Amino acid sequence: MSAGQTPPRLSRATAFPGQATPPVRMVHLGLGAFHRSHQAWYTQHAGDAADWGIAAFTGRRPDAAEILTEQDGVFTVVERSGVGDSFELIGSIVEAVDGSDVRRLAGLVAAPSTVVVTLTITEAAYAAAGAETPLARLVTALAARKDADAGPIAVVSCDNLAENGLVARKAVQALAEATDPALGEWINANVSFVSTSVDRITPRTTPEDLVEVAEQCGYRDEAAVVAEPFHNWILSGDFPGGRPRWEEAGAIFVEDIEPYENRKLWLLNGAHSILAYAGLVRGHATVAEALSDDVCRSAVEAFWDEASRHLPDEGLDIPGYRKALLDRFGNSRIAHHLTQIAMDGTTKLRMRALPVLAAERTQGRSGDGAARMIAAWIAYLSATEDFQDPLVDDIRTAKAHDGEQRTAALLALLSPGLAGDSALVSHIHRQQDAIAAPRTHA
Ligand SMILES: NC(=O)c1ccc[n+]([C@@H]2O[C@H](COP(=O)([O-])OP(=O)(O)OC[C@H]3O[C@@H](n4cnc5c(N)ncnc54)[C@H](O)[C@@H]3O)[C@@H](O)[C@H]2O)c1
Ligand SMILES: O=P(O)(O)OC[C@@H](O)[C@@H](O)[C@H](O)[C@H](O)CO
Repeated sequence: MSAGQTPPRLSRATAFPGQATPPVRMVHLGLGAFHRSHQAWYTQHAGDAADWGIAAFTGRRPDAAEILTEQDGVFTVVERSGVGDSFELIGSIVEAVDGSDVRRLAGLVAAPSTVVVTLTITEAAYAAAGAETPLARLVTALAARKDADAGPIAVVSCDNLAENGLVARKAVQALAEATDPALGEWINANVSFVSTSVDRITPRTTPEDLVEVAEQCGYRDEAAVVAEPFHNWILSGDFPGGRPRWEEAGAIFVEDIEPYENRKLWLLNGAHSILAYAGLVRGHATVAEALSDDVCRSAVEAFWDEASRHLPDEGLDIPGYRKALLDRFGNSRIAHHLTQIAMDGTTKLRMRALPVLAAERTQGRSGDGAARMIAAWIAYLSATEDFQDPLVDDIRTAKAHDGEQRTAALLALLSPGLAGDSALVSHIHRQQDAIAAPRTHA
């Protein structure tokens, strides 16, 4: 290709010449960056990848489906380490569909050959109401499967939620029972809800990333994703209709997922929330930048010390995990923007800060580290009008107060009980000043 020439668009024929397209046996809801870097990557690396194609549906807009369809579902994972990038073509997504096409979703879920549904719909979407939500669409599709007598199926939540399989089950059951009690019974008997802990830092792709792929790979890929080299997938639950041999790609199947879930949600995602809120208040833009600020870093370490007390010692290697996290967060070649992590704080902090705060207080300690995460969130909300949250209206109402009253009103959105503890409210209120304090240099 000579300089100035536009490279050709990526296609399945050029990416995987002579290879058969895997048949659809999985459906995914929430065709975002993470699905591509994680479940699609694991499926391609499974021992029996040739047997497992994914039909992936977008959430709110058709764009990602349209872009992927133009390149036959094929895309590049850019694995970005601290020293360089490597590029891998992924072909496991064989159909990309606009999420509003519920007819196609129902048709695929009603096919006996489809036996797994995976979800990356964001934490907030599990509580969202309305016919346009991904879970309402899934219930419509499961009704079609029941009518077709297509047999049992597994639903696998891959969102950062504690007990995500259970949360998905409750939400789906409630929606089904509200429309048709018989469907609720069928789901109870035929749908297995699998819990997972998922991990691979995958920031939003930038236009510069797409230019780099074109330059380095010689093709145009509008759906490329950038991810760190690290990846982890821990699963617990049944797959009554079968599944890809993901264990051959490194996935781990366990009986009790809770310790792994808590380790990841508290240590990784909890630290991310601290870095996001404290970092933005202190003028940083990315995780790596925030981590290099002592105020943010010491807030993370204090929270980790508390959280680690409530994780089992055996088998989790907490010191090693913490050290690895510092390396992963410090990878400044991954521009993980704090604004992305800061979204939907009420949903996230209930899972990242509150369990550790409660566990510390039960044992007679202050829970200062967890309280600092909440203080950082309040400092962030106080400093901006530009935030996204499912409780946006309640947050705006709470923000109309001043001083400790504002702190109490915002805390009440996370936990009304805690907001009634005036000593805790004062403590969280005072912590906000320390978070905003100017950086001191040695
Ligand atoms: N990006 C990561 O590093 C990462 C890592 C582990 C887990 N996750 C999980 O995956 C989820 C998605 O992350 P992503 O990076 O792919 O995000 P993304 O923004 O690229 O994609 C999210 C997908 O969900 C849809 N969606 C978002 N909010 C929705 C709503 N309220 N209702 C319906 N659909 C909605 C979007 O349209 C999109 O299809 C996260 O919320 C998290 O739970 C992400
Ligand atoms: O994806 P969210 O919005 O739940 O949380 C933001 C980040 O903490 C998260 O995406 C992590 O990068 C990810 O969980 C790492 O595996």
